[in-house]
Amino acid sequence: MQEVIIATKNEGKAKEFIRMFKPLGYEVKTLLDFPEIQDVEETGKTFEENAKLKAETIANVLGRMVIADDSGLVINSLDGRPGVFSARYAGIEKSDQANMDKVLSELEQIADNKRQARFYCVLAVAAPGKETFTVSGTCEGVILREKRGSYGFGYDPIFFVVEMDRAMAELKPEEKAQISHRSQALRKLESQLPSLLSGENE
Ligand SMILES: O=c1[nH]c(=O)c2ncn([C@@H]3O[C@H](COP(=O)(O)OP(=O)(O)OP(=O)(O)O)[C@@H](O)[C@H]3O)c2[nH]1
Ligand SMILES: [Mg+2]
Repeated sequence: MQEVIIATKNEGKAKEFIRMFKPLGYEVKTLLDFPEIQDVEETGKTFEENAKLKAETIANVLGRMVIADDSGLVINSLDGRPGVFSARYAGIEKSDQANMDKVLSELEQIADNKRQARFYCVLAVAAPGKETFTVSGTCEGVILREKRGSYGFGYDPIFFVVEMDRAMAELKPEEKAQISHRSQALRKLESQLPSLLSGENE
């Protein structure tokens, strides 16, 4: 099987990419398979900037094409927060539980009809000597008042997916893979994968 490198250290994302790429005929490797590679500092102001930064840095380290994912939760009544700070919203230790608790408490006084939010995902494709490009995907939802479900990662238990009428963490992995921001973005890349990977080893 041809190999695709996803420049992420996030286990939840890694599992989703492995699942999404398998039916396309690709085997996914992530930075969890390259523990010696250091974290890339996410200094960008936008998802696009951070996705490019991660993809370009790792493409140069490995000398081959990589895809990076920068994603997060955007909440209308919080002026777009947590946004690019989603992973570390409640602190650098990146605790999903602490992040969700912070959002729930910030939205405590916010009425049910003002709790709209969306997940946003940018995938950046970078290769040494080539122009980096990005695709993006979104998933619309509403922030719940308590956690529901146990699938997924991050903010999934407090994100109600309008389209599915369930919390994201109540969706089985194969259901999330149908509708997620990450799968919407990947769909825009799918047809280009063979030509992007031609010339790559293995
Ligand atoms: O409930 C969720 N379902 C999702 O599907 C999802 N996708 C992203 N997120 C949140 O946004 C952060 C990304 O930040 P991020 O792109 O910087 O990734 P990260 O730092 O976790 O790993 P890396 O890919 O940078 O190595 C994550 O940690 C999560 O908090 C999600 N939450
Ligand atoms: Mg990150």
